[in-house]
Amino acid sequence: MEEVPCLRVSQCRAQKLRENLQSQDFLDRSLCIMKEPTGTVLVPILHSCLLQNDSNLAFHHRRRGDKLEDVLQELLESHGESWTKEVKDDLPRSFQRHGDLVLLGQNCFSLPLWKKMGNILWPTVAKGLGAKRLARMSRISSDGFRSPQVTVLLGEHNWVKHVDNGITYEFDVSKCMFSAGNITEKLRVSGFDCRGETVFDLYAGIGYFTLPYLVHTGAAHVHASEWNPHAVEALRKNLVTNRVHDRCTVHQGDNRQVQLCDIADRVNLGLIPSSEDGWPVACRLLKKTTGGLLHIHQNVTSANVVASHAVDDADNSVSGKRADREAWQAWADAAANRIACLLKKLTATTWTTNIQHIEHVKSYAPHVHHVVLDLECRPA
Ligand SMILES: C[S@@+](CC[C@H](N)C(=O)[O-])C[C@H]1O[C@@H](n2cnc3c(N)ncnc32)[C@H](O)[C@@H]1O
Repeated sequence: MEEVPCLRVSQCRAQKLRENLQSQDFLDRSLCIMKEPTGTVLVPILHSCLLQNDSNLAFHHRRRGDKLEDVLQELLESHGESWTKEVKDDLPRSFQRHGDLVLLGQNCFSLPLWKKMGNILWPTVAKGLGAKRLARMSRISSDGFRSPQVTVLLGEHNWVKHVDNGITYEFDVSKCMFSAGNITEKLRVSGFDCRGETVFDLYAGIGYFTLPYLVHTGAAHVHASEWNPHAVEALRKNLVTNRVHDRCTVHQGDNRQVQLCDIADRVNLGLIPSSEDGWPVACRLLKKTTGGLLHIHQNVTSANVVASHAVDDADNSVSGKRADREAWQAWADAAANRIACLLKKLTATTWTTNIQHIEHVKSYAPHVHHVVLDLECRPA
């Protein structure tokens, strides 16, 4: 078995490192990130970046060489075409690897000359990428299911498998989204102590958080609501594969129509840009006498705050980070007040809401951050 270089980092730094490696094409996407028993995380990197990153290396299993350019150059030249800078610029700069399926982005293979290669093009690309199946992503649709728009280029089906932190996830990449970027939040959830608790995952998808709650946290029961039938199909399959189906109730449909109330110790609201539509139902689900925890996902933008700080602060980067944190705090304060009001209205009792923690998951753009608010809610 060939060894693979990995960077070993603390769990809280894994997401940032992954983003940096990905932006520089250093991340080995053929392997998943692994959590070690000590709590540190191994991020697999390509051999090509060994010289730049020679500290903190650890090794686990194998990868293939990248020979896309070689095979495509040979193909073009055999068809009388030249290998130019324009052609090289039209190759995929980034792609997602899901086992033997590679999902290309939309900005590649757009030159007319690729069409001249006929049926041999996609098998050649697959060979160059060490894949058996190919698909091309256009964008995540705004249909509420957040389903990706994917065209199959090579292969019979689009079901793929990921194994992360001891959990197997299978899904159809053309019909469901897989939030690989939320890896640190998934690891954080896995570390929660939910022994004996009833958890409600309002936006379950294929089980991205539902499964860690069931497999790692000791939750007694998890309710999972999801309205995309393709995601529900994958979720049910994943519950069985991971042998936790007997502790999960799947509610297929719009979570705002869920009729249950007064049952949950914890509610997960994993929808971005905002899960605000789910706040009333989350409040209804919390146990009335003991309350519980809400994990509220939100994309928070701090552009206005940054502008005002940049004027009086010499170090824009420091003020930018401070402004971001202030924006997260301001949003969390407003959310805590709104939830307290919703709970009071629902139960005719006063509630205290306590901001336990604000977790930064990832950045979408400068000053647009995906954060998670851990909000403790207790009746007075
Ligand atoms: C961003 S995905 C998140 C899935 C999972 N939490 C994750 O991070 O991978 C959001 C999921 O919520 C589902 N969803 C959105 N609004 C919903 C609603 N009102 N009721 C049930 N499911 C909903 C979508 O179909 C999608 O699968």
